[in-house]
Amino acid sequence: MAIERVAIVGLGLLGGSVGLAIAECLPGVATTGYDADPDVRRRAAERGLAGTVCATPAEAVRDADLALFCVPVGAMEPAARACAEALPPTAIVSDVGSSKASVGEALARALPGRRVIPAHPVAGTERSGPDAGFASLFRQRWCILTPPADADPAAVDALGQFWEALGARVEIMEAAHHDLVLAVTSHIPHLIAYTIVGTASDLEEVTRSEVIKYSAGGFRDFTRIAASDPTMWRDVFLSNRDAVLEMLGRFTEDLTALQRAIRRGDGEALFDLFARTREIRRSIVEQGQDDARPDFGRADHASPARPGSAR
Ligand SMILES: NC(=O)c1ccc[n+]([C@@H]2O[C@H](COP(=O)([O-])OP(=O)(O)OC[C@H]3O[C@@H](n4cnc5c(N)ncnc54)[C@H](O)[C@@H]3O)[C@@H](O)[C@H]2O)c1
Ligand SMILES: O=C(O)C(=O)C[C@]1(C(=O)O)C=C[C@@H](O)C=C1
Repeated sequence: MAIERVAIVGLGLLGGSVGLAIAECLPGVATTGYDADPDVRRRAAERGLAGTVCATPAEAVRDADLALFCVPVGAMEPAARACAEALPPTAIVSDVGSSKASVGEALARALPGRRVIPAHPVAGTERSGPDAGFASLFRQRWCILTPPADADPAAVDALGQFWEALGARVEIMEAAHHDLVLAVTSHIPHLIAYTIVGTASDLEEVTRSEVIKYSAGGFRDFTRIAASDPTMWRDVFLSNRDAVLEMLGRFTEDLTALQRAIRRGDGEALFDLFARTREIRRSIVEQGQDDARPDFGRADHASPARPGSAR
């Protein structure tokens, strides 16, 4: 089945990047877009994030082969409900949400009997809003599809091919497994960044200016992650609660073991762990999984030359 008309609901970082990537990689595919925020719709039209930016969700999805929900995970259900009547019954329904089990359930509740195939492009930045999107966001990044067991294989293939055309590498996984894996690789790292930056800013005697002045290294990297959108991340932690709590329990045990090693002066335990983690970083780089975005990991992220800007 061919995907020729894509409706993008939510025109922030992810929705805008999908629209720009389609224009660049699939010029024959028509895009419509809708966002609940009128200012976002105006800016999306100015930037050409979708071929047609619509005033209502119904207008956006009316002729869609693929309706792609690019809203915070807590807004998936209301956003999908608003499209229910107008959406053609044969359209593929998908999303880009960072957690998958609860989003799959939300979309199925809002659009019963539809071809729901949840997906997660594991690609993003700390920025958000209609100015943040860029066409190359998905290039060489994974996109994980979590089709339900009874999904139509032709629809799964079509969605996989769509993401490959935007430059992504596609993997299929069960939603619960996705949520556990992403809890470790994405959600808990964000929680740690929010915590360390919050802790530093709470230390009154280490003044804020000193925190900023000496944050050239590790702390600076944490502040980038901790600048990520509060609405998006609140929703991720609430929607992936069980997996995050399970992994957080493991993490806390490991942190306690490290605390004990430091207290006991057990240099060997510290060295062994740090040597092991260095190898993990090396294998990520060797497998070409390091960040492929042009100015990530090299130039200053705050550089105005970077695509998109903070909202
Ligand atoms: N930011 C990342 O790094 C990243 C990466 C991968 C996946 N995601 C996922 O992508 C989704 C979107 O994130 P983003 O970073 O693009 O956020 P964003 O804040 O840049 O964009 C979200 C947009 O959705 C709109 N919106 C909210 N509720 C809506 C509704 N009911 N109907 C229509 N529009 C609505 C908002 O006005 C906003 O413009 C989230 O589910 C997030 O988990 C984010
Ligand atoms: O690179 C970043 O800034 C990101 O946070 C991107 C990141 C991640 O944790 O890898 C964030 C959330 C997603 O759902 C996918 C990607």
